[in-house]
Amino acid sequence: MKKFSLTAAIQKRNSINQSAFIPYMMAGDGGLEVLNKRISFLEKSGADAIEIGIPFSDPVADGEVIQDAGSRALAHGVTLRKVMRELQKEKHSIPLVIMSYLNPILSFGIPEFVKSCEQAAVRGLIIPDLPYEERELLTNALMDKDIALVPLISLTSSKERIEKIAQAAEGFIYAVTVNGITGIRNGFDEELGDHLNELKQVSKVPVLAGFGISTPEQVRDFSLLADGVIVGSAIVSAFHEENYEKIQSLIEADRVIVKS
Ligand SMILES: O=P(O)(O)OC[C@@H](O)[C@@H](O)c1c[nH]c2ccccc12
Repeated sequence: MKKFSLTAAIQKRNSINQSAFIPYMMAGDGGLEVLNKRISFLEKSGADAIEIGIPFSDPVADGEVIQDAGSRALAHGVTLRKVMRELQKEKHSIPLVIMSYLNPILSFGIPEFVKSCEQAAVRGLIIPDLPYEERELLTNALMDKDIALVPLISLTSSKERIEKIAQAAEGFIYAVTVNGITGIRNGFDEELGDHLNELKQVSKVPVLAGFGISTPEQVRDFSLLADGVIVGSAIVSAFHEENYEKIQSLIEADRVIVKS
């Protein structure tokens, strides 16, 4: 099985009995000129990898906070091509993961996009509207590359489907913790702990929890249940409000020692 830098970065954090933290940010929110600065800030604050969202006109999985950030980025004229060019300007030492809907990637051109990922330290891709059955659209171009195609597993996936997706998973499994779209939630399903445990049992790669995790308490709770947490809307709002302390407190909440 291929070994990805993205998996290694998460396992490095897990090897000291801590959960990994992957913040999500919308590229171009606040203007493209702050993109690399924000990445460096997250890196310095202890993020293990960074998920970078590409703004898109029809973001079906995104809740209000991320949709609004996407609209602001689009108003700045941000495109996938411009984001890739900006990322290439600076060397970042932690893996970057591009979260994009399929359409911008297709219009970029798959081989060209993969090449620009390699040049920009992009070590993973999350494409929410690329179903498992259509993965081959990308897997050929990604062969021999250190770019993991990270699958999402929803709460409603059947056991068979979970096993199939887990077998082919690269980088990590993105375990979606709620039904519906991204954004702040007050509560979670009581069976979530069991669900995450089952995923960990069938998966050869780390299992990270994301969707609706927005407070330090929720981060701490999920750091005990999963190999890592992904926080989107809360980070996007904090950047928008320039509340950098809030971002640091979310990452700090993840740094409890968990028994492996
Ligand atoms: O915002 P939340 O609820 O913290 O969830 C993370 C999420 O924002 C980020 O991973 C993401 C943004 N857009 C997506 C689309 C699909 C899957 C995941 C995402």
